[in-house]
Amino acid sequence: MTLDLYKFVASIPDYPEKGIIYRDILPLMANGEAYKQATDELVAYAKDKNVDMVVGPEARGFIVGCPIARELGVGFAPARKKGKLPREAVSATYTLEYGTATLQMEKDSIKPGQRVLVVDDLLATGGTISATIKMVEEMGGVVVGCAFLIDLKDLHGREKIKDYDVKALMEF
Ligand SMILES: O=P(O)(O)OC[C@H]1O[C@H](OP(=O)(O)OP(=O)(O)O)[C@H](O)[C@@H]1O
Ligand SMILES: Nc1ncnc2[nH]cnc12
Repeated sequence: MTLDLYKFVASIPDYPEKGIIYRDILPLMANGEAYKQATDELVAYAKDKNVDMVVGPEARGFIVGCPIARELGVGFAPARKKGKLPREAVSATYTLEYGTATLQMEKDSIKPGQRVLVVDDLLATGGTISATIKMVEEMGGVVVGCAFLIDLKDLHGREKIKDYDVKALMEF
């Protein structure tokens, strides 16, 4: 039986935080059926893209990206918050709805020419995903798709990644 993921997420309260409408996705991850279905649907999106690597930003991008990489039978390279990586790293700084942040990836975590699927739980302003894409491309990776559970449409993140193939399971 398939779950209505839209209904599931819509039933999670969104609550005002730091002046924004914060959409909490963790209850979906915490529900085995919903988590499996959501990640399976993103695997289906990626299946014919000949993906070599999945990349996801810390922290919720790991939760969504890792099961997808495993199911595709490819590796996962994390984009970590600044200061966590022991080896030489590439960096990208971006603006969030609330403040600025820097992400880093290990310098050789993507090899030139590798086909990369970039994954996150949620697309808001698009800053996080754009920074992630920038690092992948700096290493010579080819971004073949961007996959999200949720696109917060009013924040127009898609405009920042309009040159890429984008899949979001739900829009709010
Ligand atoms: O499109 P944007 O405006 O960049 O926002 C989306 C990002 O914000 C959230 O992560 P957050 O930075 O809150 O970190 P977390 O996953 O560690 O909670 C979310 O998981 C996305 O990565
Ligand atoms: N509005 C929002 N809700 C949940 N996570 C977010 N990350 C960035 N913006 C967010």
